[in-house]
Amino acid sequence: MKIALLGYGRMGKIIERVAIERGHSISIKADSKTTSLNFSDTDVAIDFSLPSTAVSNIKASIDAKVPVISGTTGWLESYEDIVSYCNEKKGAFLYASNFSLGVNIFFEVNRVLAKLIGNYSDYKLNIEEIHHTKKLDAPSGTAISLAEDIIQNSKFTNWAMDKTNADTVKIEAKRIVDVPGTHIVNYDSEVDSIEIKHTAHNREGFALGAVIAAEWIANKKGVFNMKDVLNIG
Ligand SMILES: NC(=O)c1ccc[n+]([C@@H]2O[C@H](COP(=O)([O-])OP(=O)(O)OC[C@H]3O[C@@H](n4cnc5c(N)ncnc54)[C@H](O)[C@@H]3O)[C@@H](O)[C@H]2O)c1
Ligand SMILES: O=C(O)C1=N[C@H](C(=O)O)CCC1
Repeated sequence: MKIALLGYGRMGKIIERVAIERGHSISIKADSKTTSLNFSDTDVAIDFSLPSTAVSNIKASIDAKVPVISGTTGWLESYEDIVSYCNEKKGAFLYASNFSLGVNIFFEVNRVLAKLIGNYSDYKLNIEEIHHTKKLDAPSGTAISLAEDIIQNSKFTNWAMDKTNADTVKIEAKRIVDVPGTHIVNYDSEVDSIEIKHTAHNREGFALGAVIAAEWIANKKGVFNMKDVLNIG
């Protein structure tokens, strides 16, 4: 497959290596200096850019009839707009806040735990995410996915970075040099605590998941997520 890398930073460079190892080639390496995108020799696009550039990259790919996956976080206020755009244009689009297999299994465990404990008022709930200091958005996209899954499976009705009431999932974001990504979901009561934690040791898992998702979407039409790709849950 010929892959357009829309974003050639920390993630784009690792995705390039993983994609080549899996027999693909790179048709575009777009970064902040890129002024236009020519998709004529591209089978699939992978967007890992900036919160401010993801929407235009995704729309440009859909306009060019190139299936596109995006791992960029921090642009989700436009997600429904992109879903409509993709459906209207009969394109193919997949967003994942986290492409790693481990985190997608962690999402499943989080949903089960929310169903089991999320309606007991004895337990206070806290999500903590830790990332490197260069990260532009907070909270992380993964923490938002965890919170939204808890909201769908428990008494919690919303999430916020400052806890406002008992129905709010509180998310704490910490920034520490070089941390690739750690997420902790903690339920705490007077008598005990239950905690689940995912720690990324490096960015390889995100990159491999993104390339697998790009291979999967290449000949499809529609709007998808990682549950479709991994067939879990
Ligand atoms: N979903 C996941 O699994 C996952 C994993 C890691 C990172 N991320 C997210 O991916 C994004 C990128 O992360 P990163 O660590 O590679 O960041 P980075 O800052 O290292 O890279 C971003 C790149 O985008 C480029 N860019 C700027 N304007 C652009 C444009 N108009 N078109 C294309 N590229 C442009 C920049 O030049 C830079 O090279 C972030 O939003 C991050 O949160 C997601
Ligand atoms: O390095 C980042 O930035 C990461 N972003 C994603 C998020 O916001 O959840 C995934 C983990 C790494």
